[in-house]
Amino acid sequence: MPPVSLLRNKDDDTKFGLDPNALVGLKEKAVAAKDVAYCPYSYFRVGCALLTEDGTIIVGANVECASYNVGTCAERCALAKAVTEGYSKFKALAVSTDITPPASPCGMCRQLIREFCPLTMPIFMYDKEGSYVVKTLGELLPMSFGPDDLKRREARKEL
Ligand SMILES: O=c1ccn([C@H]2C[C@H](O)[C@@H](CO)O2)c(=O)[nH]1
Ligand SMILES: [Zn+2]
Repeated sequence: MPPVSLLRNKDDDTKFGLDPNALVGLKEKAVAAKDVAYCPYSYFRVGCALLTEDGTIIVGANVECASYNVGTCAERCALAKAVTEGYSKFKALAVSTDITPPASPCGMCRQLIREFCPLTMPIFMYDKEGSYVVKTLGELLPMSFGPDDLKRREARKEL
């Protein structure tokens, strides 16, 4: 496995049309959000930061539970906060963990991100040194099912 820095393309910073300062802020907030993770069972801290269309950044962290299945990931925490605070358009998501190579959002999170974000949206995954790998949502969740598919229901005509 090559070092993470080699997995990253030279033009990644600009190719998504993001303001470089916004990206720095997004990374810092994702890294800092790890401090508020509640993870007494896994000791695996995850921080997430979501960049909304108006430039606001909403953060989340993983919240675990003694009944293990009940815990939630940082990404779903951030999304639930953002959506319930009235945000519905997102430009980027950053996730930070203390491992190298970086962790990527789990399957459940990818599906919830799919609910609210475009397939072209970049997902930046930061490792313990602060290097990142970036993939679009469409790359992380190919041939996905989403809200538009329900609009194609034939049965809907009969409702
Ligand atoms: O992308 C990920 C992967 C894992 N976790 C959390 C869930 C659990 O609390 C801990 C270990 O799986 O990390 C996240 O928050 N996001
Ligand atoms: Zn997850």
